[in-house]
Amino acid sequence: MAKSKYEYVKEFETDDKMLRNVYVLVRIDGKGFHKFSQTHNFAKPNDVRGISLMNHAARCVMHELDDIVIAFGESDEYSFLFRKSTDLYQRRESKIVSTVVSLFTSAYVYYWNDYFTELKRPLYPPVFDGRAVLYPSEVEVKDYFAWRQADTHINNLFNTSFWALVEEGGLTPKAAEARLCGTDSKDKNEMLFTEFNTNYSKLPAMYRKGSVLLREQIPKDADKDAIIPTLPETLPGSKSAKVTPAPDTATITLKNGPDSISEPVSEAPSGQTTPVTVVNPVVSQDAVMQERINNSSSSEDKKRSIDANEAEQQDAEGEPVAKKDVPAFKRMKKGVVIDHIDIIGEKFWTGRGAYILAPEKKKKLHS
Ligand SMILES: Nc1nc2c(ncn2[C@@H]2O[C@H](COP(=O)(O)OP(=O)(O)OP(=O)(O)O)[C@@H](O)[C@H]2O)c(=O)[nH]1
Ligand SMILES: [Mg+2]
Repeated sequence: MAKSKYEYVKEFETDDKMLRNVYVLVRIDGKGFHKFSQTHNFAKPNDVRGISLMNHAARCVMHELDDIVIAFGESDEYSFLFRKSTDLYQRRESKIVSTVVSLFTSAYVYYWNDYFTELKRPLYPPVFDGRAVLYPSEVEVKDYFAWRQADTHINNLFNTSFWALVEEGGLTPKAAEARLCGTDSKDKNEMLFTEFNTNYSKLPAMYRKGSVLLREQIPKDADKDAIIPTLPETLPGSKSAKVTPAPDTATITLKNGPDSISEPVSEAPSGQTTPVTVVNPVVSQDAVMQERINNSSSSEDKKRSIDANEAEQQDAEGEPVAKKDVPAFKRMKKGVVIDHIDIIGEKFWTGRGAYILAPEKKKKLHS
């Protein structure tokens, strides 16, 4: 077929295929979310609706792109790691990054009202940017996620302390900043405990550790849409949800709180194992979140009551309420599961995260 005389312009396109046999990491970040969160009255320092919406958008990305093996989110950012041998879009950087950013952003807007129920849609379109980074080995991949989770911890401890000083302590933002200047983690923990009766380690793990999305075994008979909601009417916990957790599931999870799905072993009292949740964790967590939103008058009240509840329950109980057997392996298939666990250190990478960096079968390159 004859070429049109205009077709030569295609030659101007550049090849942006990324190097083979290295890990592709895509990180997205909200543009101007300092302002966006203020405009939309996000609770300070953490808005459970905002975080849950971010998590939901990230799940949609993982649902669409099978080659993502783990995602980690905090504040207005999310990181997605692709398997080393991914051949998605022939590893073309702009195709991969733009697809992730576009899907994440559209999902954020699409599901907005399921979380911010009082506002039909955002007051203006949120923007996310994205970048791809290549990491040559497992060492850098582990350090990357350690870096992001350490950042979560540092920021959250600072923000929790800062807003306690401002909102409860009556300090001006400037005075609060001056008060925290030169303090380390221990000082901030101490201040929160003695002056604001807050045990930082008992605050929800979702705030302290961020959110981790993993591909894990889930019960085979679980409804696919219940695990990865794709339609608003199947969104777990949404006001229009068709999927509701079984009564015993709801009770188990409500007793434990949204972050109890699997607290890290390192934080459990000695000799105590991590609670194993056999029910669909995404369903349970969203249902809990939604119920709490519905039951609270304002987002600040809601946050405080969640925190208080969780601290109370952990104090009173001291050990996980729900312990169930893991269902037989043959009845399982893989799905995306959300958790708020430690990903700094070998324990994660040799345990639940072992599949992420496991060697893959070498594939012949196309000639
Ligand atoms: N109140 C509140 N603010 C949040 C929450 N999550 C994110 N933010 C805001 O979002 C900001 C994210 O940090 P950055 O990405 O550095 O700030 P940014 O304004 O988005 O700046 P750019 O990314 O450079 O465009 C935080 O500093 C907070 O102001 C939340 O749950 N509650
Ligand atoms: Mg940002």
